[in-house]
Amino acid sequence: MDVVDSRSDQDWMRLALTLAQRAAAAGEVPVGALLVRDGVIIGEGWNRPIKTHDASAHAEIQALRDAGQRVGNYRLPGTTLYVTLEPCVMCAGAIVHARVGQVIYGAPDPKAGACGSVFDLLPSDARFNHRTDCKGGVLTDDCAETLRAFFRARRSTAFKAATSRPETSIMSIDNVYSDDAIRNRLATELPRWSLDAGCLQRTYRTSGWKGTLMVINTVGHLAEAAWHHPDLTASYDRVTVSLTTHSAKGVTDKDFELANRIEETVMWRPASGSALEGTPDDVRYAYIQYD
Ligand SMILES: C[C@H](O)[C@H](O)[C@H]1CNC2=NC(N)=NC(=O)C2=N1
Ligand SMILES: [Zn+2]
Repeated sequence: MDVVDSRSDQDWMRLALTLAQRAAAAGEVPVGALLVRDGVIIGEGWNRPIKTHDASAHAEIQALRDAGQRVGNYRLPGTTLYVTLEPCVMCAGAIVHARVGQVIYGAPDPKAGACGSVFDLLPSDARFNHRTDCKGGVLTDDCAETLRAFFRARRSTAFKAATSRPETSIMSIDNVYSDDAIRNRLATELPRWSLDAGCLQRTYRTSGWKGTLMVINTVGHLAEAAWHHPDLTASYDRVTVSLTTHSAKGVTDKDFELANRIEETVMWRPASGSALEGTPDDVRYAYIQYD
């Protein structure tokens, strides 16, 4: 790879990160995107679903819309879309429809990524009427840290809000979330977890006892390292994780933080372009059901 090209990819991704900061400043999940053609920015966008009350207002969609208006055409051939987080299936579809030439993203999205983390829509295959190439791994750490910092700040803001309320005992070192607050956070942070019997709950499906034991041991290690222990219910091909903070008699930041760590770890697979191959797609080796 020509050093100049990769340096320019990093320069463009840095600009996309400044757009992600605009999302964060507005209280939105910080994702930024920009569309470049012949070294010129023709479209910019940042994630704005909350502000616009529009679930489709992802950074990539905003950048495509901006470019379409600027060039007066929805088709955007010969362009490169730089985005700080792996596009989702919705954006992948729009990207192909817009005839974008290439997508370059920063951090993989283990929950919804459509470039190999969860779905394989990009690079687009022959069934699509347009070929969009795709690669990740440009300023990955900066892009991932931007997201982590946002969620950390949001957690501590929720914590300060809770502990500043008079009814919160000064002795309670854990902010106990209401059921509504729990459901709101799960919707954006942990869509495959639920609130059940006062606990954050998630069931991991496996392909049998070996996978079940691997998940149990993985969760066990994280719990011991965190010094916060979930209840585990296991059967042959599934493990249910239940998290609550007994000392606080409810769900606290401890539960959300450990649930995020468990989800990232158990569902982790090498992103496309990784040096690591990942579990072969062969029933003989299957052990975790990625959902
Ligand atoms: C509601 C939440 O803010 C949005 O769904 C987030 C989450 N994931 C995202 N992923 C990507 N790739 N782009 C976005 O703009 C985006 N927005
Ligand atoms: Zn999207």
